Amino acid sequence: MYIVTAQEMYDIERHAIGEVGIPSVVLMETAGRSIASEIVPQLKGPEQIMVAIGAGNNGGDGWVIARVLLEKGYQAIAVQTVPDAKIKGDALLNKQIFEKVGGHVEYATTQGDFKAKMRKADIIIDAILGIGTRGDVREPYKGFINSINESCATVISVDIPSGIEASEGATGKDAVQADQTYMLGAAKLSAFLPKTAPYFGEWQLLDIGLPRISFESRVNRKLTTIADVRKTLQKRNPFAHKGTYGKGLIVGGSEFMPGSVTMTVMAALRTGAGLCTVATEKAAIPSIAANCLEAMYKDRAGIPEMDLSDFDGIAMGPGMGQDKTAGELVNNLFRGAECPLVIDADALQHAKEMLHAGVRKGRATLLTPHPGEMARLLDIEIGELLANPFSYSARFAEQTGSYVLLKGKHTIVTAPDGRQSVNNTGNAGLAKGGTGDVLTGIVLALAMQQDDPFEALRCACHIHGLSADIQVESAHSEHDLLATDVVKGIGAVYRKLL
Ligand SMILES: NC(=O)C1=CN([C@@H]2O[C@H](COP(=O)(O)OP(=O)(O)OC[C@H]3O[C@@H](n4cnc5c(N)ncnc54)[C@H](OP(=O)(O)O)[C@@H]3O)[C@@H](O)[C@H]2O)[C@@H](O)CC1
Ligand SMILES: [K+]
Repeated sequence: MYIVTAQEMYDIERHAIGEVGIPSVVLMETAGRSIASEIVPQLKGPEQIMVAIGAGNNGGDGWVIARVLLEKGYQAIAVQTVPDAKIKGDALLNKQIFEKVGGHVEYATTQGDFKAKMRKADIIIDAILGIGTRGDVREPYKGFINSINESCATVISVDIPSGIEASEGATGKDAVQADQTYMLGAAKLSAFLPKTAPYFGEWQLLDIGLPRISFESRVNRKLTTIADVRKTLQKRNPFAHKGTYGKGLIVGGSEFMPGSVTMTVMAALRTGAGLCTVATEKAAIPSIAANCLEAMYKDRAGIPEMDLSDFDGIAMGPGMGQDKTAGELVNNLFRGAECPLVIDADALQHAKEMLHAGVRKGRATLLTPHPGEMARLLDIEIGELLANPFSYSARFAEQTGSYVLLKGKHTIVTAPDGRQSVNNTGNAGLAKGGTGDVLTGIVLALAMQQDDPFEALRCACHIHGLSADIQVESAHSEHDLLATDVVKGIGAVYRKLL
């Protein structure tokens, strides 16, 4: 599933129409028909359906929906919210077809009119504004949108809730609060931004016949699916030995924070790593070892003398602390490790200057910040980051040559070459201490088993979220889920994947 900005969607559409030769009116017909086919099974028959129609092609889809519903015998009323002169092209053609098959057009150009038309509606189909929306919503649309939000009717938005821009930076001010949104052709980026995602309600992507070739080279952002994860999973070789799937080093934990690194190492082992060594403060080793019998342990003071080429992957950060010694260790590993290096938690801040200086360019460097950590790496406010997480991640990944996993409800993974993917597994149960440490372990294990760090990161967050989802569906709830449950759930994820 592709995720697009408005500009990317227009480029894709232009290619499909101009280069491939699909008539634009066919796309509009498919769009309207596919939405109507989704709505019909939800109808019982007597509902009053109001299709609120704006000037652009979003309104054009609305005319098709109104016609299809009318033809099927439902009580669909088309309410045009703009003067006749504003309706042009394919939208005008579909308005004319609607009228020719017996459809009656009602007009509402003031909020008062609109409210009056809306009064009897059980369902409002919102085809007022689509991806052509720019900036703050103007009157009279603002008033229409507020009226829709005050009504008790079920609201179904066409392509995007009216008032929301498809791209980053959208405020969500004066936007339709949809119960359901049917996105057309590709998912819109604002459906994955914290401020605007809630307006989409339940959403679904509908195929409108845009060919694959029109997407290629025009968009490099996708949602990770379980099929993507399956495709990248390696079959375990029956002749494998414990060195085959990676010897990992995990640097972190401390006397008063032994739990974090314990969860990291357990998660790495559960995700298939062959051998793991934990390097931590000497005083922390007994408590960590008591909870993870399968790992080996080293005093972190010995890291400068270690031969790092013994390892296929190194993760550092969880529970490491922000003291000077931790900083020196990060410096040492950051410069010395040739293998993939996963940097999390406290280690991120220690690595900040070296990242900006591009010290590891050309060597796989995987970062797993939460928004607060990412904002500190970028020296910006969290709010600014959360309004534009895709572009900040892309710029940072490109400038530093690192792979970035920005945690969130919709975790975003970015490669230095600009590829991005969004994850939507996981639930509110993950908002608890320790779950990030678990993710670091999964990332380390996959970074040692897959050649492409981008694939490793996007599979890791999918597996992490899926584990939480399976746990919440079976043994736990979003309230009681613990990070250690997420580690335990990895087994169920693999049984589902394999
Ligand atoms: N992609 C595809 O392949 C396909 C796409 N399709 C559909 O086309 C839709 C995109 O159509 P589109 O380009 O005509 O834009 P759309 O949003 O309907 O209208 C723009 C209108 O909004 C207005 N306006 C703008 N900002 C405003 C503001 N702040 N406040 C108030 N008004 C504002 C602007 O007014 P103006 O500034 O011109 O006065 C203009 O009249 C897309 O979402 C999908 O549904 C399908 O048909 C099938 C194929
Ligand atoms: K809309």
